[in-house]
Amino acid sequence: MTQAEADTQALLTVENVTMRFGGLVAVDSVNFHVNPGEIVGLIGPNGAGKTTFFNCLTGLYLPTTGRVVFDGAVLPPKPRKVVKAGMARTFQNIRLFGNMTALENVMVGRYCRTSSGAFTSIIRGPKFRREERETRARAQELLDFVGLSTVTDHLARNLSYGDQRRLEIARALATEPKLVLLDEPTAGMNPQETRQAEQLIFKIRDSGLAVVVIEHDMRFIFNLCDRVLCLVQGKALIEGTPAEVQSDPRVIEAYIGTGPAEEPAAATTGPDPTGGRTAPEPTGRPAPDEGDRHA
Ligand SMILES: Nc1ncnc2c1ncn2[C@@H]1O[C@H](COP(=O)(O)OP(=O)(O)OP(=O)(O)O)[C@@H](O)[C@H]1O
Repeated sequence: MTQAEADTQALLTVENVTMRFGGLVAVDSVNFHVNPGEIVGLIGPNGAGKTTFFNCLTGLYLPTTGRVVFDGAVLPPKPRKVVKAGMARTFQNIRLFGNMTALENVMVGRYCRTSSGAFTSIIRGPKFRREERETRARAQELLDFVGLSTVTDHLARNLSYGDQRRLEIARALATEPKLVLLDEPTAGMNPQETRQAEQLIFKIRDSGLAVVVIEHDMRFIFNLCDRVLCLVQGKALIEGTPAEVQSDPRVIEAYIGTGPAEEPAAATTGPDPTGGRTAPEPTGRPAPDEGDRHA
């Protein structure tokens, strides 16, 4: 497929997006697109600009230059409008309402699609009650979909880490998105939870949605994605199929910091350019929620 063909059918098109923080260029002239029904991975070493890029897509940041076109319209830099347009996301740091049940957390996600205003809600009229019933039923369906049907009434804060991540995904799905952006969905998960997360993402794609995933776990990304974009110091280093990206010496160098001449054989033939390990923990990494701190 040519780039022009890809662009015409794209659900999301990012044109030349740059995000500066003072003198720091966190995202540097990035072009990117996502087609309907695709799973696209976004990788890069710590501090590469991945979360900042997500924040530019989802209206948390207004890019310094460039534009984001979603479903044929330029997106306004307002998270609520972006959600309404059909793009939902999860965050690197879990952001659930801990003292609400799993079901209530998902219902919250659904309210952007209901139309009862403050007055109808206070008097709890028939329209409000009908919408509330539908919201509850849909939230229950989504909990079943992500595999959380047995913890519907549990407080979010009492769920296991893996379940909290799945609950976040269910809440994102409750907004009825066409595209879901997942920021490190397997961070802190054990191998079994990671496999379940992979199956869930395939299931989301099979339900007709497009998915963009930031991850440091290279095996996970290369198994999962149709296409992968690697950012390094804010710039798009390479975009291609998992096979193309994982065998590119520049990707290996960006992660491991060794020249291709010293390191290529084992790394390029295996499934993982990091030789089986996830990206090294950063030095000078921002505080855990720093990437999202304007959220
Ligand atoms: N609000 C902000 N103000 C100033 N600098 C920021 C801000 N957000 C991010 N940065 C900087 O922008 C750069 C990119 O950060 P970002 O969090 O997007 O990288 P990342 O690829 O998501 O990293 P990680 O994999 O560690 O989450 C970093 O140098 C970071 O310190």
